[in-house]
Amino acid sequence: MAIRELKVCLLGDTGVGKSSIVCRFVQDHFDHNISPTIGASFLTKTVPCGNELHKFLIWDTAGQERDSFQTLKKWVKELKEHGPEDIVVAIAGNKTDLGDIREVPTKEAKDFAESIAAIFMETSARNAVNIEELFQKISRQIPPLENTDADSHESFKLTRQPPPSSRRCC
Ligand SMILES: Nc1nc2c(ncn2[C@@H]2O[C@H](COP(=O)(O)OP(=O)(O)OP(=O)(O)O)[C@@H](O)[C@H]2O)c(=O)[nH]1
Repeated sequence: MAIRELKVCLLGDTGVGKSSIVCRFVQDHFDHNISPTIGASFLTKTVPCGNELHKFLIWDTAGQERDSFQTLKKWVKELKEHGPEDIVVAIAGNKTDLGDIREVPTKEAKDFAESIAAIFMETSARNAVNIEELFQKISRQIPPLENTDADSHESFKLTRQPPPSSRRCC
């Protein structure tokens, strides 16, 4: 089974729950007293996806500001301008367990996600709601590997390398 490495970077303001989402996904654990991230942290998790295994290489960054929806828009602009063309963007509206005291209305976030063709999921790291599903959706948006000779496990011919030339430098 082919293994593909998917680089994931969590971006967002401080306290929105980035580390908690990763912790729930990788360790199925939630910590009420989780420490703020300093710099960035790195974790991995491998999950099956169709005929492939997807190894998520997850970079969890430290958030800074505290206006999460405006910051999200700034990040999306940066990613569109400087990110790779085939990037998959997913927006998580976290802390759904807090009900009405959440800051961003679902419709506003959903409309914004649709306008940039991003995945949108409302999650709760605390209650383990939609965390697996979020990463599964990302997995499914990754196009399958082309079935090239290198990917199929067919044999290939080793050819003898010509001897290195005896050219001298200078
Ligand atoms: N109620 C509730 N609290 C959450 C949830 N996710 C995270 N929290 C809490 O929110 C606080 C911040 O969570 P973090 O995961 O550290 O947030 P972060 O975005 O990684 O923050 P930085 O590392 O500062 O960028 C912690 O007290 C968490 O326990 C959630 O789904 N529901």
